[in-house]
Amino acid sequence: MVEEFFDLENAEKMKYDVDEIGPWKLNGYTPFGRNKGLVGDGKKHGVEGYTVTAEDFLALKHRPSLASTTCLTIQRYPLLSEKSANAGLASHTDVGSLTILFCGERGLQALSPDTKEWQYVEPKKGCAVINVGDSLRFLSNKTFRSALHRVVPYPGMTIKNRFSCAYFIRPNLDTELLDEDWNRWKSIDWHVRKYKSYRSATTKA
Ligand SMILES: O=C(O)CCC(=O)C(=O)O
Ligand SMILES: [Fe+2]
Repeated sequence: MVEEFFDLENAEKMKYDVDEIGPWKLNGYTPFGRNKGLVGDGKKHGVEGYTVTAEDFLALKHRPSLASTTCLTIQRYPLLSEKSANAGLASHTDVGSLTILFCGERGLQALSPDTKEWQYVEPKKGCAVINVGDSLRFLSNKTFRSALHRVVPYPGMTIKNRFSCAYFIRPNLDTELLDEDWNRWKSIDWHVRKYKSYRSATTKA
């Protein structure tokens, strides 16, 4: 979709001119050379862009001033080893919209949508893993998919005290979500239902 837009004729793109359609230059198309002042030597910028405001569809469902289940969690895996039973975290998709996941140790795997095989996501120094969750899958009508992921031992390695830190960005509580079977959910009800199923093995109904 992005390439299709930028491949359009100039005249077509200029219908969305950022200086014409939105206030404060926060909405629309910025053509090559529009911000000449930044270069200063008469050269044109070799870049064009399209901007959407923080008031767009998704932002309106994630207002920091409204209640949500957005939270930060730190988790400890005392021992990840091929020899230990129950090590790690079972496969799941995250409930919310985006998860920003920090972890310096190995063990995270994602199911590849292409090969349908589990692949290790190697940690990179100074980098976070960004996971798409169910809510963004629903809100984007599956343009974004939520990856199945899990934590398992790494072959030939014993990892003691694997810490991870996850910031779960989730929609406001009353955001309406439409699942793939066309059921309507309030975001909070989807959250409660999912956690009930996570906990069902350990809690009384
Ligand atoms: O510990 C990790 O690397 C993953 C944690 C996770 O997927 C989760 O808490 O939802
Ligand atoms: Fe997760």
